[in-house]
Amino acid sequence: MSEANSPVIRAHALDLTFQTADGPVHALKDVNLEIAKGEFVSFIGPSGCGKTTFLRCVAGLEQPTGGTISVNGMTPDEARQARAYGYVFQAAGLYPWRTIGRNISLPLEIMGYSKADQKDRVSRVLDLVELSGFERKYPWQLSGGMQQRASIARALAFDADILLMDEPFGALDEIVRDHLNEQLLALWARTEKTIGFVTHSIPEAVYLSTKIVVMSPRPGRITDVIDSPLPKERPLDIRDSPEFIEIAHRVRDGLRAGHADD
Ligand SMILES: Nc1ncnc2c1ncn2[C@@H]1O[C@H](COP(=O)(O)OP(=O)(O)OP(=O)(O)O)[C@@H](O)[C@H]1O
Repeated sequence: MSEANSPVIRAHALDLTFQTADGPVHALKDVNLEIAKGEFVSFIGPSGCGKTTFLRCVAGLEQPTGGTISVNGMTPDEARQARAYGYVFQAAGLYPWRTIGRNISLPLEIMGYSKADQKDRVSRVLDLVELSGFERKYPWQLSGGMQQRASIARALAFDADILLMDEPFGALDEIVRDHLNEQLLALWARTEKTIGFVTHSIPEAVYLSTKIVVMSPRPGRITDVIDSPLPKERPLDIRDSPEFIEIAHRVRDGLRAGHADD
């Protein structure tokens, strides 16, 4: 396989058991997954099935207890040091006393980027998330959806190839979420990033993804991987198409099958 086609993220027989006061928790069991460059991969499954844990393994924030995982051909730890990814959390997590611009530049300041470089990067990523002109506003002056876009901008500031997003729109109402989903697809098309996206929403997973990973709990494992046949161009009303509904059914079936052996 050529370098260009080799997977950006490769997990093989990945296992993770947390030792807790109540005994071991088998958070991930025999997870095998390959994610190619430029894919948009959603992870869907009930609470506790290991979606966040998997993303944190990719990010080098959790140590697997078995199996292997590589990111850009490196260990997750090396990839983190090489700033291979940006991470977006469920809550925007912006500092209220800093302007939007200075929230986005904070990681760059910490890493010692020059003032000029910080300024360029902040203005480029604000443009990418359609927040140009809001640089000097404070987080509380922005709506919830705009704050979440600002946190995406912050994750993009290092220009990493991989964007890891843990239920970034979970707390937002449906209309705002639809709009952000459209904007995220446009951003993905423009930047050609590889995206790993955790969600509880079947329509969101189907609308956004080129690949949908269905997971189930106790122990956390993959029950289905669906390669989406939907075109890259996706107007919101694609959700009414037979193809879309068929994939949504398959995801739902996968989720049900995962529950059947509870
Ligand atoms: N640091 C930890 N120590 C002990 N147990 C943990 C830790 N992190 C996660 N777990 C457990 O591992 C399992 C998987 O958790 P994880 O957060 O990955 O699930 P999830 O699918 O992301 O859930 P949710 O949708 O609720 O965010 C759960 O049973 C959780 O309680």
